[in-house]
Amino acid sequence: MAVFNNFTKICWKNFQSDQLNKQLFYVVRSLHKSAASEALGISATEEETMPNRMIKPEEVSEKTQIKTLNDMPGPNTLSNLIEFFWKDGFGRIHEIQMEHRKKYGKIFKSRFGPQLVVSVADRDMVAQVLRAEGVAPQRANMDSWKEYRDMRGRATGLISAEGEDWLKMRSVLRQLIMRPRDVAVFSDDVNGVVDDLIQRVYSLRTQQPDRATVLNVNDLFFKYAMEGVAAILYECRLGCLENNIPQKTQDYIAALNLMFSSFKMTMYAGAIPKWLRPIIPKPWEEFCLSWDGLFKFSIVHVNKRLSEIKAQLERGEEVKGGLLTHMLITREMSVEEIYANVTEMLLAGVDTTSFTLSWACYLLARHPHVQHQIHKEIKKTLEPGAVATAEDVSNLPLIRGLVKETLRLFPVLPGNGRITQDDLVVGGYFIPKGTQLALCHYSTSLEEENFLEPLDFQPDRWIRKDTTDRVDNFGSIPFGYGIRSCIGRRIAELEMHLALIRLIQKFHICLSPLTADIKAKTHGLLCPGAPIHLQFIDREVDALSSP
Ligand code: HEM
Repeated sequence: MAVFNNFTKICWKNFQSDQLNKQLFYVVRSLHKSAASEALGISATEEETMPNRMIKPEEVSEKTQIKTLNDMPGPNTLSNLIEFFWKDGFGRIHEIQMEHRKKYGKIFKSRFGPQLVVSVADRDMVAQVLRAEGVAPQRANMDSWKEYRDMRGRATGLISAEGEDWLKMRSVLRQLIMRPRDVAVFSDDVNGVVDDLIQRVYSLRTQQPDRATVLNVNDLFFKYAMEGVAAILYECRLGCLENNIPQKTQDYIAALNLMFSSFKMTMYAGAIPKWLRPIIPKPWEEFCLSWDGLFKFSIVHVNKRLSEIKAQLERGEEVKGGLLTHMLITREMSVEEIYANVTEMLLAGVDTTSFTLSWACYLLARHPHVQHQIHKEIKKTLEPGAVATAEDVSNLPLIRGLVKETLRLFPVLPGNGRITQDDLVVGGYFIPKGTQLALCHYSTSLEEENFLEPLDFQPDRWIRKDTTDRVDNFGSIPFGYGIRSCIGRRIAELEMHLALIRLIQKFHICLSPLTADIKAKTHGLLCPGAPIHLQFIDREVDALSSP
């Protein structure tokens, strides 16, 4: 199990001490800029050269024509209702984004009943909005999440918290998992899960007549991602990749599936007014049921580790451990906050990673020449049969390019939200404080002006030719940007890089005749619209049999 160097020996007194970290509200403001650069993996110099400083309304001269929201184009409520409820727009949010961008331009408004959303579908405007964020940006209205937590007496985690609560937790977690070198300590844990993934591929292949096909690879990657992220968050293995999955894990998977399969329900759970719940009870009931299942699972695992630590300390033993141990011992967050954070991180970390892995393998299968290039790079860099670690990934730019390019073509979060905390002028429009913004990442990722031949799969477009070369950043920011960006980015990347390296080392990944052209659909996240079936053919065997 990975060990954090600075807390290998901790006394019981320290363990019982109260929250240490109450002054971070101020500190984080100064960390804000570097956190933003860090999240994008860019240097300070690059960040400074990025375009578009935020313009405040008072800075705009009287001569400048500032338009109001009334002047902004966009579909009306009726056409939105038809699009979403009649034509199942919830499954095509990414396509609607592109259509609206074409029809209404780079910034447009949509009305959903009383709610107004301003969509920003331009790289520079997205940069402008995100670079001007304050210390605690707000992503979206999380009232339904908060209501559930209040009802059950639970805390909020990073996704659902706002303001000072969020800032305090973010500051704690940021120091533990935001930098690549922080998560490098998890290499061995993740590699243990990759071993099981490979064994599972062997086992699944034998169940098919061609002895090569794995049906619905997303099911496999879902289990891999869950096992991987839980190994880091709970410091234990769940057995997701075993033939017989333990009952508790199965229950958790069911709760997670309920959360996503009832995505529309959960949208409605937030949208349906409380007074309508007695008449339409199902969305809210399912919403609560899935959260109950998710929390229950986390509480069991956190409590198990807590008891182990207590027992070790009472026996006077040294306590060693990873992320959870650190959180439980330092108590920078309360135990309730720890429950909430591991629950929300697991929720955020499974489908995102598994869809990206499924798309990456699908794209590799469709582009054998790219797969060949990446395999060549791996062979050149690693000894035959070597197991790659986090350190090796820095010498494998094409593997990093593969993940970036996959997320450009299929950003799991095709759009992201912000509620403006100041009055802004964006694209010539005055946008009052408190407006809901939708940042259209899917559309900017596929814009010709941001990426040449945008529909082509070219992992090498992400390789810098020299130190002065800069690959565009804000056109594709699949993990978000800035202080509220994805906290699990480095964990996700580690899991994806190590799995993909090993899969490419071991197998030729090929399309199965059962797989047609797979289109994306939106189901909360951007996911494959149909199951992806792939063949995993041994490279060694293949090499022996080839002339
Ligand atoms: C391919 C994998 C992933 C992608 C593409 C992804 C993407 C994102 C995006 C776009 C956001 C919103 C950022 C913003 O609003 O600016 C986000 C937030 C978040 N992600 Fe991820 N994510 C991934 C994996 C993970 C993993 C593995 C974890 C946990 C281990 C995780 C935990 C979170 C959390 C807790 C937040 C909320 C952060 C906050 O509000 O402070 N994500 N993610």
